[in-house]
Amino acid sequence: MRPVCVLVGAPGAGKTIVGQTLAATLGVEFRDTDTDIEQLAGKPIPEIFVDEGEAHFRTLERAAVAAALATHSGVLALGGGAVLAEESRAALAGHRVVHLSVELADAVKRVGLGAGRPLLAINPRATLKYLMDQRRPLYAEVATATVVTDGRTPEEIAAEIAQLLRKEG
Ligand SMILES: Nc1ncnc2c1ncn2[C@@H]1O[C@H](COP(=O)(O)OP(=O)(O)O)[C@@H](O)[C@H]1O
Ligand SMILES: O=C(O)C1=C[C@@H](OP(=O)(O)O)[C@@H](O)[C@H](O)C1
Ligand SMILES: [Mg+2]
Repeated sequence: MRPVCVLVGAPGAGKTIVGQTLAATLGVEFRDTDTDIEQLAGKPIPEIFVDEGEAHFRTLERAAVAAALATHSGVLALGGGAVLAEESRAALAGHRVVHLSVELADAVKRVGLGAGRPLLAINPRATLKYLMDQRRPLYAEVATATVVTDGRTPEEIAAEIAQLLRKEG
């Protein structure tokens, strides 16, 4: 069993909302590793960061990515930092991975003051720029396709991915 499509990209790229729209279009289940982590931990992500720290969150995330890749057959969205783990990048090999690309201006508008995203709680614009510069090569490394999201609606983006999946068969 493997996901029909895995979405990666920066916070604010739209992985969660586009993933939900795409899954509805395709008539398949949607899964988000951030939700899996919250269910397992029994608390929201910001609380995991406060109580146990980012390193613990990343440990839960590596396990969540491995489990979802092995058991989910629908659309799968990862958290923006999942690709930081070499182990998770290796696990993505052989999967259909779509990088939702976003430039800083749109990403900043979409995440606002970073509510629910502990890494962006302070100085979201500068932090996002840093994260995006650091991660761009990692998204490119794991992606089998890139879809631009700037200035486009989630419906338009999901439709492009659906078309891509149909073409690839
Ligand atoms: N293409 C888009 N156009 C307008 N708003 C968007 C778009 N993609 C995402 N958003 C909004 O931006 C916020 C972050 O989107 P989300 O799907 O949570 O991103 P990610 O999971 O990649 O961090 C949400 O409020 C979402 O509705
Ligand atoms: O970029 C990151 O390191 C993170 C992104 C978040 O997911 P989204 O990319 O869906 O916002 C979430 O996993 C956590 O707050 C850490
Ligand atoms: Mg998300």
